[in-house]
Amino acid sequence: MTEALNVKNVTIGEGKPCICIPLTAATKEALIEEAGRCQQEGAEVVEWRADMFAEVEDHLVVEQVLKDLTAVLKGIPLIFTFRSHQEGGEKELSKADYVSLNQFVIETGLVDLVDVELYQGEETVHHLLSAAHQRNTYIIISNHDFQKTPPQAEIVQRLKQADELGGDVLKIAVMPKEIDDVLVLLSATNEMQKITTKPMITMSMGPLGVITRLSGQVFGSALTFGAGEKASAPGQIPVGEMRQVLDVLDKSTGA
Ligand SMILES: O=C1C[C@@](O)(C(=O)O)C[C@@H](O)[C@@H]1O
Repeated sequence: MTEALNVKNVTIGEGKPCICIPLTAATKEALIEEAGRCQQEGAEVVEWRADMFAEVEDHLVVEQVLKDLTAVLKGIPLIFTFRSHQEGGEKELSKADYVSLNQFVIETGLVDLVDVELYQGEETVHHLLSAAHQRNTYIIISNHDFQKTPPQAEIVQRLKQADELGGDVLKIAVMPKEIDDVLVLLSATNEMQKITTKPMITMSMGPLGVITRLSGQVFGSALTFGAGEKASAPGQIPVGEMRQVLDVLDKSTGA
């Protein structure tokens, strides 16, 4: 049984998966416009993919953007994500800069959840978890494999590790080469949902994996990323289409 997280007026981990739109713009002006459209598109959660932002290394600019975003988002929960190059992101920071950026963002108190990569290492994860929990901010511990789908036991192991480290939300995204890989991801999610009480976010990327972005209510994924302006990963579909399928599944399965 999942213990749902209440973030502002949104519940993550109960019933229908929440729809999250990633903000992918490179400039402040374009980001604010993009965030304004998320309101109209009906995003329940918004993720700022800060590795796609040109001035991400300037903390004061980041703080100003966060202030503007929270004003435009009017209460929609915000996830801050710096996705590093080795996990499919657009930029790379040294470990020290990764920690200092995320810590700075946590300390602004302007974000609701921060994505921390499992493979940044235990010390980094513990450090950011403790900073976040002092400020009522949740941590998503994430892992990405853009090349392949690891075996089911390995996926479960990584999610368990994220759970044991104390993550509030456990996330994994993997790439399928064939349909069997999609089943591996779904099966791992289903196995893990019997073990953990934490909300999970899992997906198989690319066209083959689209089903996993729609079926979270059945297999145990609490949030799904829909394309807003631009997809932030392969396989994301437009939010309007996503919502229709999630509604049908919710009505017919009542899961
Ligand atoms: O980790 C994820 C999941 C994701 O990679 C996806 O496949 O939808 C998209 C990213 O923006 C997000 O940070």
